[in-house]
Amino acid sequence: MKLKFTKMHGAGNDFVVIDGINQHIDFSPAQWKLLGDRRFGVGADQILLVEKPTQPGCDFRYRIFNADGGEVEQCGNGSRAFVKFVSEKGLTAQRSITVETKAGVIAPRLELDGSITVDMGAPVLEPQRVPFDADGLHGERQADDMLWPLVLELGGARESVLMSVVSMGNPHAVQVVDDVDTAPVELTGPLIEHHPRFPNRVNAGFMQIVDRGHIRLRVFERGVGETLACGTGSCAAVVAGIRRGLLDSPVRVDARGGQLSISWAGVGQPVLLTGPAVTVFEGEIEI
Ligand SMILES: N[C@H](CCC[C@H](N)C(=O)O)C(=O)O
Repeated sequence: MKLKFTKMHGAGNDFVVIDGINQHIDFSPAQWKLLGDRRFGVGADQILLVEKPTQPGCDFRYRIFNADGGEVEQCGNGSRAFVKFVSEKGLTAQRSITVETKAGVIAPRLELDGSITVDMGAPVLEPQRVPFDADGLHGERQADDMLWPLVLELGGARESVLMSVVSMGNPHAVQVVDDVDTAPVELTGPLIEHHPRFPNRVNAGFMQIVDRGHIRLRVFERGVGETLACGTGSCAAVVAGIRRGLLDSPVRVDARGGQLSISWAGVGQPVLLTGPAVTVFEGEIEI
């Protein structure tokens, strides 16, 4: 089929966005992976599919596929591209919409200054629901009620790294580092992503605390590798920092591809993600 798509990004986290309302889309994981391939396809971190809702009270359904072709629960930067896309394509006249995802309902809003704020829902903090094997495979016991030692096998040596585990609908493991620029993201990111204590794999966040209202963050994303920004990863990092008494809401998040802002009023409250969304080009691909 000849597929129409729009290429977009949110702080450098890039997407292929597809109207699945006016086009019939029923792709295999291999086809989703081809769309995300930067040489054989269009190329993107994630592919975002716009569909009619199945839940009453929602305006749209939002499906997300990582570059490896796997469908996932949530994508924060993608939710900003989503609301910009449906507005620009005339699929809605509303500036604030409710969107059904695998992880629940989120509410992106187009602000008058062009920025976009998304109610991402409340974080999930119980380790078993992240999901994370809190009992550990090597008998590790938790360091305190918010930090978990994760044993990484590095070239025959074993290194224990203290992690916060948080779900924003998708799983995140966040560690504090002194300097994100020198953090071993490429070396330990894959080891964390595929660690056996995360049965669904995990997104690995590396957070440098600049001050109580400002962090720098790099994320090695599940199913993709390091991205220039990660919306849910930014939410998870700020939630972890606030819970540990290291940060105060709102928090500025400097990602490699741009700046996001995260607000969170505490346990049981939604996380608000604010940032940009950019339309880069329109295209068609035979797939
Ligand atoms: N790689 C993530 C999905 C995309 C998350 C990220 N791009 C965001 O902006 O939240 C996962 O497998 O859970």
